[in-house]
Amino acid sequence: MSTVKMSTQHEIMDSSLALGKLEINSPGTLDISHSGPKKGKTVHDGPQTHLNGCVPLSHQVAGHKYGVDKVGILQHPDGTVLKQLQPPPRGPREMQFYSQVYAEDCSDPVLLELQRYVPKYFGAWSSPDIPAELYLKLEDVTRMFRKPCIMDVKIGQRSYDPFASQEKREQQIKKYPLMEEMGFLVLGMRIYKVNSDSYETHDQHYGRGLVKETIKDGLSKFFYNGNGLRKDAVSAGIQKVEKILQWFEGQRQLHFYASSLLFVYEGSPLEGGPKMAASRPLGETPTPKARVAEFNNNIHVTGHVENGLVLGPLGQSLSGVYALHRRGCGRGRRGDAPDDVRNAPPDNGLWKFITRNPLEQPNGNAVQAQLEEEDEGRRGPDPGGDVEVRMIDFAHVFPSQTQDEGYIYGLKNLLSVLQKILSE
Ligand SMILES: O=P(O)(O)O[C@@H]1[C@@H](OP(=O)(O)O)[C@H](OP(=O)(O)O)[C@H](O)[C@H](OP(=O)(O)O)[C@H]1OP(=O)(O)O
Ligand SMILES: Nc1ncnc2c1ncn2[C@@H]1O[C@H](COP(=O)(O)OP(=O)(O)O)[C@@H](O)[C@H]1O
Ligand SMILES: [Mg+2]
Repeated sequence: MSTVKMSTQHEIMDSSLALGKLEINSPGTLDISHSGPKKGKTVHDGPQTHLNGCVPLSHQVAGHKYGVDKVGILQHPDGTVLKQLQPPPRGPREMQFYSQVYAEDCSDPVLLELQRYVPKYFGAWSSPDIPAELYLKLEDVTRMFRKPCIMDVKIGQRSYDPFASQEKREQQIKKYPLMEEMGFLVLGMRIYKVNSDSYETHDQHYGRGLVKETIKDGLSKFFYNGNGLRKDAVSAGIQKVEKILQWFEGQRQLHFYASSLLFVYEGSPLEGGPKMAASRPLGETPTPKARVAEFNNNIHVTGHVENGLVLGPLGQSLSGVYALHRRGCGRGRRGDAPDDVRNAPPDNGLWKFITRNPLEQPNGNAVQAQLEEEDEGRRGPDPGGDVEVRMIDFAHVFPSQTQDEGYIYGLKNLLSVLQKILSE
């Protein structure tokens, strides 16, 4: 466990952005030294020189980290999250997932409902300095919270997909042999402690140490704020997970592997007023120069629908997406053709590529309007209003014709543990 006195870090970073202190292309304005390179990892070369005002996501609790791994997550000055595309086939597959779920002409009720449970997607993004390095531009699920308490929980009985190599399967099973029995794994969390005005954090090793006998107490740590157990947050979280479970029980077209639920609840004891803190960066308009520069570098890819399928512009197949992506992934981990590329399923036409027209989101301004509109809509009475539970991480999502039993099993077990916490 690590306890970091960082109650103001979020605000400092946010207000720096809000005040425009982080100059575009200005070296030395970003300090990512807190991340520190992990053994065997490579520090990203000079993010401060080409991030176009973006910074490593300060409140990331799991996954690949910018400046530590070769891919990672950034925050855009407009408050959105930028997830760097992983090497093929994972990154392109995740992009296709979002593109399909948010296709403008999507009329599939299953996908339309799914939009409620995943972050909003604003298309592909790249910095003017490295146009071939692609990012997914996503809603920051934590943006409405003053002191966001965040937990990433991987769901499913298997964290490798059906096309994974034997080596990958073994690697995954070794990481958490209990995955099959538990159906979920805590990847990371951070909790705001009201008594000490600090965040407590736990990384992936904490979750891997949890067994059947300790999982209830291990999970309940997320809901202890230093003064007591936040049963209101547990209860609201249960309601949200139940909705996601209902969606899974009603759909037979997608299977999710190594995908997570991101839990967020409000850690701040303050009550009243809009939840959106003034210090959050959303709402800031970048300089006109930045706007033009970035506008020109949003990846504008259009598509059309034929026989109910969204058809893509890049050679109409995954290979086109991979080709585009490879140009930006020369530094991809473990080379450009990992085992799961060789074992990848054929491009059966179900996964095609489209992103939104960037004209709708020049430099995030329309993004901001859209998010604010949605926030207005959410301010009505909502019993789970101070809690978000969203599905994230879609690098291993595949078409299917059956229920996703492994994910459903994980959700049910997670719900039963949450219920036990509630009845403590
Ligand atoms: O590259 P790494 O070392 O971050 O490994 C990732 C793992 O992170 P970890 O070793 O736990 O820090 C990561 O493990 P966790 O989910 O964090 O337990 C995944 O196994 C990831 O594979 P994929 O992207 O889901 O196919 C792994 O990605 P690949 O290495 O397989 O690309
Ligand atoms: N839309 C989002 N809003 C807020 N935080 C996010 C969002 N997407 C990812 N994160 C943060 O980044 C972490 C890793 O994201 P994920 O998509 O799982 O990346 P990876 O593929 O590297 O595992 C999450 O645990 C969470 O802390
Ligand atoms: Mg993840």
